[in-house]
Amino acid sequence: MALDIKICGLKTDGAMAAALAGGASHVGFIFFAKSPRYVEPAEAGRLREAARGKAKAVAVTVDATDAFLDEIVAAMQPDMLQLHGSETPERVAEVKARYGLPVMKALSVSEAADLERLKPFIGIADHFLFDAKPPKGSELPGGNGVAYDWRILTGLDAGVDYMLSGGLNAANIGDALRLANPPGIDISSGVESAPGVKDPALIEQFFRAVRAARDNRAA
Ligand SMILES: O=C(O)c1ccccc1N[C@@H]1O[C@H](COP(=O)(O)O)[C@@H](O)[C@H]1O
Repeated sequence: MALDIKICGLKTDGAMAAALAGGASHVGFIFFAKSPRYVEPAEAGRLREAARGKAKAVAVTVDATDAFLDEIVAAMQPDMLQLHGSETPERVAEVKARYGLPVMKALSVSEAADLERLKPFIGIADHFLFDAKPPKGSELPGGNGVAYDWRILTGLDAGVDYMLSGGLNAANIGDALRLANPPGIDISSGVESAPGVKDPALIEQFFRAVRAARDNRAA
């Protein structure tokens, strides 16, 4: 089974090149002003050109207004919108209809009961992303480098298309793949040398770890 791999929070040509060289299926841009990974829509539009025909460009937003989404969509023509705030199923449907783009709804989880929150979005969101709950005091709804018990995801119906995210890195990706067998994975701070600073060497190391874990499972 193919594994979707999203490298999120890209801000530089070097990080984009490393993500594409490693075989990323998705590259993400953060449009949340408080994030150290924030990128201006026009700059994301420039960076995403390298990904055309190679990886899907994902615009990550948090309870964004129509005006901000209009600006992002016009500036970078994303292939997908990731809604990472407290968007309701109605808001997800509205955004899908307005832009005609696939939507990935992010949900924060820590225990199996949290997966219930998925139900009202079924048939509305195209994809899901299960991220950790932000630690107390964090201003970021995602990108906190916090992991959770990935085994809870084995309780999902087989038809749910999702990415596992939250605290992934080269050292733990093998466990995440073995324990949850997700259709996709999404990483941000685990391939950074400092908050918001992507390290091409860490990106390369992450892809190597993914390949090694998959080869081990196939053997
Ligand atoms: O990365 C951010 O700063 C961010 C800000 C606002 C919403 C989402 C954000 N990131 C998302 O969180 C996941 C997990 O990050 P991490 O690997 O635990 O650092 C990331 O891939 C983004 O999709």
